Amino acid sequence: MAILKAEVPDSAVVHLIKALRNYWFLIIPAALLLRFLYYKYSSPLRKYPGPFLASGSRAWKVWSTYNGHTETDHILLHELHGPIVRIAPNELSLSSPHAAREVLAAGKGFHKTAFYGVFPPPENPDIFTETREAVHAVKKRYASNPYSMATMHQMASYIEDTERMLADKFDVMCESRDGYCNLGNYLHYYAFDVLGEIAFSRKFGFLEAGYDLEKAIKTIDDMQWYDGIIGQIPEWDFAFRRNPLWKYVPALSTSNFLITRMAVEEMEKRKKVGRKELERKDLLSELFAAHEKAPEQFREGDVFAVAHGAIFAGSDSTASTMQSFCWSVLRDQAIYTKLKQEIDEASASGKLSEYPQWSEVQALPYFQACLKEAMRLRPAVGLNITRLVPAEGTEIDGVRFPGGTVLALNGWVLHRDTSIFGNDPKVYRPERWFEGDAKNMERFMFQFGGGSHLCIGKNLALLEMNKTLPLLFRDYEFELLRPEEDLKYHSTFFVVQEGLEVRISKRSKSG
Ligand code: HEM
Repeated sequence: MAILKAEVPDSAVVHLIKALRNYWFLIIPAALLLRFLYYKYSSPLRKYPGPFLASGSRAWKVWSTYNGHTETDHILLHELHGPIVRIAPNELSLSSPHAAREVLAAGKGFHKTAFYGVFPPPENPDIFTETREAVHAVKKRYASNPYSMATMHQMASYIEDTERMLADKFDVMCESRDGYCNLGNYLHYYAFDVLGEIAFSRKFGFLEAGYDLEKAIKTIDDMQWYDGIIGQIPEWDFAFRRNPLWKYVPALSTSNFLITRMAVEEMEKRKKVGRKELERKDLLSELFAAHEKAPEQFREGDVFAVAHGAIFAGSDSTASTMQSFCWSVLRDQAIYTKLKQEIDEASASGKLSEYPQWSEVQALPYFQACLKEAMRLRPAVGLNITRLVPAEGTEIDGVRFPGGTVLALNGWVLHRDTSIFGNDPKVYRPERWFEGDAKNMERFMFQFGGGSHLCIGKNLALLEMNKTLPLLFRDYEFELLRPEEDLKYHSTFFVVQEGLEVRISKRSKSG
C-alpha cells in the first residue's frame, strides 16, 4: 500500500534561505545598494558635497588612507567642493582654521572618535589612544610634569650625547670619496635614539648600526598604516588585530619587537632596583614618580603605556618634521644661504654654543621662520584628526551640525588657508613670517593638534629640533642629490618620507 505523505508547505524562513541560496548574486548587491542609498539620502548631512562613494559608504576614506595620500586628497576635495565636504555618510571634513579651533578647544565637548581606539594597546590605552575624556584628563594630568619643558631641559644633555654620535657618523661620511649621506634615514635613526635616551636612558642603537635594526622603523610604519586604514572602520579591528587568533600567527606577534622588548626590560629593571637607585632621570622614572604619588589614578600599566606610546608618537613625527625642514631649505639656494648666514653670524659672535642651546636658538629669527614654515606646509600628521559633535549638536561659524557627526581636520588643508597664511600658501616661503601677522598665523597652526589633546611631546620635539638643526647647518654643507625631484612620502598616520639623500661635507668654522 502506498504511503501518502502530507505536503507540508515551507515556512517563510525556509523560503528566505532558499531564495538567498539561489539568488545571492542578485540579493547581496541589491542589499548593498539599498544600504548605500539609505546612508546617502537619509542623513541630515546629505546636503553637503563630496565624492559620490563617500556619500553612502566609508569606502572612499578607506581607499584614500590605503593609497597613503589622505592629505593631498583632502586638499583637492576642498578646492573642488568648498569648506565643508562629506567624506563618509556621517563624517564631514572642515577646511576653516576658525572652525578647527572651535572643534579642538578644551571643554567644548568634542570627544575623540573610535578611530583612536584602534591604535594599540587596547587593553591599557595611553594618552593618545584613550577616547574616554575623563580618563584621558587624569592620565594627562599626571604625565604632564614628566613632559614639561623644565623636565626636558634637565634631559638636554642626552640629546647632546646623541647629537655627538650623529656628528661622528656624518664626519665619517664627509671623509668618504663621494660624500654620500642618506640624511632622511639618519634623521630618522637620530629621532628614535633620542627618544630611547629620553624615555629609557638607552639608545635603541639605530645610529650606531646605521640601518633600521630588526626593521623596527619599517614595522612601526606598517603598524601605523594598518591603524590608519582600520581606524576608518574601527569595528573591523575585531576581525583582525583584536581577534583572539591573531596572537597565534607568529609573524604578527609584536611581543619580541625591539622597542617593546627594551621598554619591558627597562620596566622590569626599575621595578627591581627601585626608582631612587637609578643614576639618572628619564621619562620612565618620572612617570614612575607620578605613579608613586597617585598609584590609583596613574597605575603601573599607565607608566608602561605612556612611555612605550611616546616612542610611537614621538619618533616618526619628529623625524618627518626635520626631514621636511632640511628638504625645503636645501632645495632653495637663497633660503639655504640666508639661513647659514644667520647661523654663522651668531656663531662668530659667540652666541651659539658648541651644542646650541634653546635660548640661543630662539634668537635666530630666520631659523625659527624656516622651522615654522616647514611645519606649516608639511605638518607631520598626514591623516585627519577627528572629533565627535556632542549629542546636543553644535553650531560653528553659523552652521549647525547634528550630534554624533564626525568632524575631520587635516593640518595640510588648514595650513593652506589663504585668509590666514596669504595668497601663496602652497609655497615654502619663510619670509611670510616677517611680512604677515605672525601672531595670528601661529594661532592657526595645528601641527601639534590643539586644546585638551595638544601634543604632550611638543616641548621635547621642539627642544630636539631647535638644538639639532642649527648644529647640522652650522657644521655641515649639504647638497641634494636630486634637487629637481620631490621628496617621496606617504601618510600612515604620520607622513613617512623617503629619498632625502645628499652629498655632505664639513664646513669650516668660519663658514
Ligand atoms: C614634531 C613632532 C611632533 C608632531 C608634529 C606631533 C603631532 C601631534 C598631533 C597633531 C597630535 C594631536 C593628535 C590628535 O588630536 O588626534 C599629537 C598628540 C600627541 N603626541 Fe605628538 N607630535 C610630535 C611629537 C611628539 C613626541 C616627541 C611625543 C612623545 C614623546 C608625542 C606624543 C604625543 C601624545 C602622547 C599625543 C596625544 C595627546 C593627547 O591626546 O592628549 N608627540 N601629536
